[in-house]
Formats: sequence, C-alpha cells, structure tokens
Amino acid sequence: MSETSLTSLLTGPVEVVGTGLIGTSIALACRRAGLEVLLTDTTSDHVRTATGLGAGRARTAQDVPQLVVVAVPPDALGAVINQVLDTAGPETVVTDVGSVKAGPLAAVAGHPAISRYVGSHPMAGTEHSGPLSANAELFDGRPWAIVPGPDATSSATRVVEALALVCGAVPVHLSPVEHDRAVARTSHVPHLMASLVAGTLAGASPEHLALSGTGVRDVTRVAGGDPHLYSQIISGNATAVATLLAEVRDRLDLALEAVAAGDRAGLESLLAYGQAGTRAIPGKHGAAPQPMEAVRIALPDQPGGLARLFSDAGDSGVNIEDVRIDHDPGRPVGLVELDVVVGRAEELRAALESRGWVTHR
Ligand SMILES: NC(=O)c1ccc[n+]([C@@H]2O[C@H](COP(=O)([O-])OP(=O)(O)OC[C@H]3O[C@@H](n4cnc5c(N)ncnc54)[C@H](O)[C@@H]3O)[C@@H](O)[C@H]2O)c1
Ligand SMILES: O=C(O)C(=O)C[C@]1(C(=O)O)C=C[C@@H](O)C=C1
Repeated sequence: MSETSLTSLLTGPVEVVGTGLIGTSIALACRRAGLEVLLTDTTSDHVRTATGLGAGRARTAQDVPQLVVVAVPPDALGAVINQVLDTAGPETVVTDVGSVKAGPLAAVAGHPAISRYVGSHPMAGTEHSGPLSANAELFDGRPWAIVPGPDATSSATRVVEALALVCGAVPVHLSPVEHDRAVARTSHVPHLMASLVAGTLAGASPEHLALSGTGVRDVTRVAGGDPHLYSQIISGNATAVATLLAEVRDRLDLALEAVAAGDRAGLESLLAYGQAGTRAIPGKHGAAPQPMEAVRIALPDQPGGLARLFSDAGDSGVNIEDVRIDHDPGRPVGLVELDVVVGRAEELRAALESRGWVTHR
C-alpha cells in the first residue's frame, strides 16, 4: 500500500490518553494534519494546557474515536489499555506508545477486543516531561516501531502505521520480542550509561564543571530525563537490559586494565570498537549513516542573533543536519556548531564569513 493511501486510512477522531510530552506531541502532529483530536488525562491541568497549545479538545462521553493512543507512564499502561478496550466503540483501534512492548501486550492477553490493539513506540523524545515540552515536529523523520501482537488484525495495524506517517515518522515493523531487545541496545542501556557518567559530575567542584564543553553535554543529555519514568522503562525490559549490561561491564573491565597498564594498543582497540558503533547508527529517515562535519561560529549574546545566523545559513543553500549551542563561561558570546554533510562545510563557512560571522576551524 502506498504511503498516501495508508495515511488516508486515519480519518479521526484520534483520542490521546495521557497529555504529557509524547501524548501532546502526537496530538499536535495530528492537528497539523487536520485531524480532530480528543484529549484525556487524570491531571485535568494537563488537558487544559494541551488544549491551550492547540492540541485538541477535552473528550466528552458522546465522542467515538477511530483510534485511541495511550501515552501514560509504563506502570499505568496495562490498566489504561484494558479500560479503553472495555469502553471504546466496537470499531475503535487502540495503540500505546510505551517504551517497552512485552508488558502492555501481556496485560491485554485474553481481552475479547485484543484484535483491535496494536502496540507502537515512537523513537523520539526529549529529557523533559509534560505538555509544555511538546512539539508537533518531534517525530519528523524518526523511526516509529509498529509492534502488533499475534492477535492483531492487519486493518488495525494499518491504522497505527497511518498514525506514525501522519506524525511524520518512519514506521518500522517488529515483533514485541525483537522490539524489546532492540531498544535495550538503542535506548535503555545508553540511558543508563549516560546516567552513570553524569553521576560523576554531581557534586563536582564549580571550577571543574566550568570546563564542560560539548562532549560531556552530548554524552549526558538524556540523563536529564525523569528518573521515575526511566526506572519504570528499564525495569520493564530487565532481561534484555541485564544481558547487554554484562557485555558493557566486561568491556569496562578491559578499559580499566588497559588504562592502568598503559596498554595503548588495548585502549585503541576499545576506542575503535566504539567508533564502529557510532558509525553503525543509521542517518535520518533510516538512510545509511552520512559522515558529518561541524562548522563552529561565534554568536554574540544579543537578541535576534540566532535567528540572523539561521537565516544566513539558510541563504547559503547548505542543509543544516544538526545544531548545538554552547555558552562561553564568563564571556558575552556563545558557540554554535552547525553539522553539515562532509564536503559542504567550507561552502557554509565562506558564506557565513562573507556576511560578517566569525567562524572557528
Ligand atoms: N519521554 C520520552 O522520550 C518517550 C519517548 C517515547 C515513548 N515514551 C513513552 O511514552 C509514555 C509517556 O511518556 P511521557 O514522556 O510523555 O511522560 P509524561 O510524564 O510527560 O506524560 C505522562 C502523562 O500521563 C498522564 N497520566 C498518568 N497516569 C494516567 C492515567 N492512568 N490515565 C490518564 N493519564 C495518565 C500524566 O498526568 C501525564 O500527563 C511512557 O509510557 C513512555 O515510556 C516516552
Ligand atoms: O531524545 C531523547 O531524549 C530520548 O531519550 C528519546 C528516547 C530514546 O532513547 O531515543 C527515549 C525513550 C523512548 O522510549 C524513546 C526515545
């Protein structure tokens, strides 16, 4: 089925249960596509905030959604999905966006409407929670796992795939077991590692922390996520996470030995293995990874500076793949790094310098 005909299967209304970061972002993306969106949350303030952001309206008892998206914390997923399957219309399809798929699927086992439940998981987020952090573009170009259990109908699966497409994501079909093994590697263990590294910064002296550059920020960003949420996610995928953690522990032991013994060759081989891992990560839209180059620009701390920089970079015709912004402690200037595909950096540098920007090599 073509992408356009799949997308047209989602006609709405779409109900979002749990109007936090992910639920409200999905609601906003559905509104962007012109769909009617109904909102439900146990915290009525979150529904009010999401409504104020233009994500939809509060659901009423008369509404009959075509699709219900359950976006509540992992520990609440099973009960909420069952409740939705109990009460939704006879044709309503139900999905959830939980980060682990085994738990929700086990929770609906034996439900008479199980054929209308299809688990899913958008692989996008931020380290923030709640509706105020939501944005309609969150899923653009990102993978979205479509994870039907053995009882799901293909028509229900297609509706959930249409949701991923409407939200701008790239659907990836996986079984629940494969999904949970995959996210242990691509999300849960990376999150734990980021937290362990970030923990070495807590309580460090301000003089040491003043030397925080982009490296430590890149490695630790996700550790800023809500510990209450991530402890639910990681313990919900305990077996797959523990297997990988044991592998990492073995390599950590090798790193300790190599560092202590001054074993340069051993260290280089560990670092090369890590480099191969970063190069294995696919590019946007699931494309082959593309090597990037950073263009570094000094940004005076003045209103409108960033907007002017983006506008000048846009005029250069070079596509910006990623952006990082860092503040230079003690100076009224920031450092912006614009990632572009290898081979285009010089062109962007020249275009920016010709407009008065100071770039760094
Ligand atoms: N944060 C991420 O990066 C990310 C990415 C993909 C998937 N997920 C998954 O999405 C789900 C939501 O995560 P989030 O980051 O949006 O969390 P969040 O805390 O921002 O939002 C959760 C929302 O659910 C509401 N809620 C809690 N219990 C409820 C219930 N019983 N009924 C109705 N509403 C209820 C809360 O009030 C809150 O508004 C989780 O299952 C998580 O695993 C998170
Ligand atoms: O970008 C982030 O902040 C995220 O951590 C998002 C992320 C991920 O690990 O990629 C986190 C958990 C989700 O289940 C899916 C996406």
